Amino acid sequence: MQITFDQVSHIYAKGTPFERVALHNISLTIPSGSFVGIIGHTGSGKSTLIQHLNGLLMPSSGQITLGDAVITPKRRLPHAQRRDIGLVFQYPEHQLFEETVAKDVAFGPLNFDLPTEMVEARVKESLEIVGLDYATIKDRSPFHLSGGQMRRVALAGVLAMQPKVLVLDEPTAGLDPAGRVTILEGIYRIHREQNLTTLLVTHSMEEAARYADYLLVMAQGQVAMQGKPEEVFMQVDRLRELSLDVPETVALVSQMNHLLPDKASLPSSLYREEELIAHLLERLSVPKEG
Ligand SMILES: Nc1ncnc2c1ncn2[C@@H]1O[C@H](COP(=O)(O)OP(=O)(O)OP(=O)(O)O)[C@@H](O)[C@H]1O
Repeated sequence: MQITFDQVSHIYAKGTPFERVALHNISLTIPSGSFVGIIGHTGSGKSTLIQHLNGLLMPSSGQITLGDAVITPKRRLPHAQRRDIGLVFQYPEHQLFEETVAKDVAFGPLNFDLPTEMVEARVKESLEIVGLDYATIKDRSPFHLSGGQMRRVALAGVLAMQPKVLVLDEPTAGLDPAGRVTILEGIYRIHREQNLTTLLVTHSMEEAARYADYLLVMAQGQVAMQGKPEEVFMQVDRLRELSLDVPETVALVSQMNHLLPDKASLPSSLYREEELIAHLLERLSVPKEG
């Protein structure tokens, strides 16, 4: 589903002493099927931006187009279309509330009046997508699971709605490295298999480099940079001005290019670890394993 922001601003607590312009005249287009990484310093407006996508926040001015639906300061996203947008909040496990995992995952689809047999099939499928075994976990209390498992149950609850757009606000925050990989690899697989449009807010440049095909860099309520990852990561100085790091691979390529003669320099498109290794092996004429 294509998403367009047209001169969108958002002002919190307008007309009060606490007024705060969190988004300022944002215009952007996210083509259907993209995996967009949204990065930016704390307070730059990332969460505010994505909360406009499922009607949690309304624009103060401008308009947002989600497929055929248009959201304006006066027009909300119609209820029927809200289920197309799956929003996974920061620490989504805080919203688990049912007595069993199966009931929790089923809550959204039941709320949209889907027939019970269909809901059951969706619950099973969604739990399996996030790597949890339906039979062993369905009757357990979500509150007796590990942090990583709770997070996966919460994500399954969103997937059970079969959204067309998946919006994730730091889905791996607070998880250990193995938990991060499980969640993100699962998300990436569903993104490709179901041809979703995915927006991932992350503080991790490594995650952005690994999964996103397009990046939005937010700063002070505006889109400060945007483009393909290699285009954004090439601008190391600009990113540092915005107090953002670059992925380790980009830093390494940049350091090596300072040391290598011009004619041997490495292309800046090598921002993913595997691609850098493959490139170096090829230069060294070492055959790849496997
Ligand atoms: N409910 C609110 N009321 C008033 N101001 C708010 C509210 N929510 C956010 N803000 C302000 O709006 C600005 C943008 O906040 P937002 O949460 O969108 O940033 P963010 O980039 O998502 O930050 P983080 O990375 O810390 O989650 C900040 O200055 C923040 O203080």
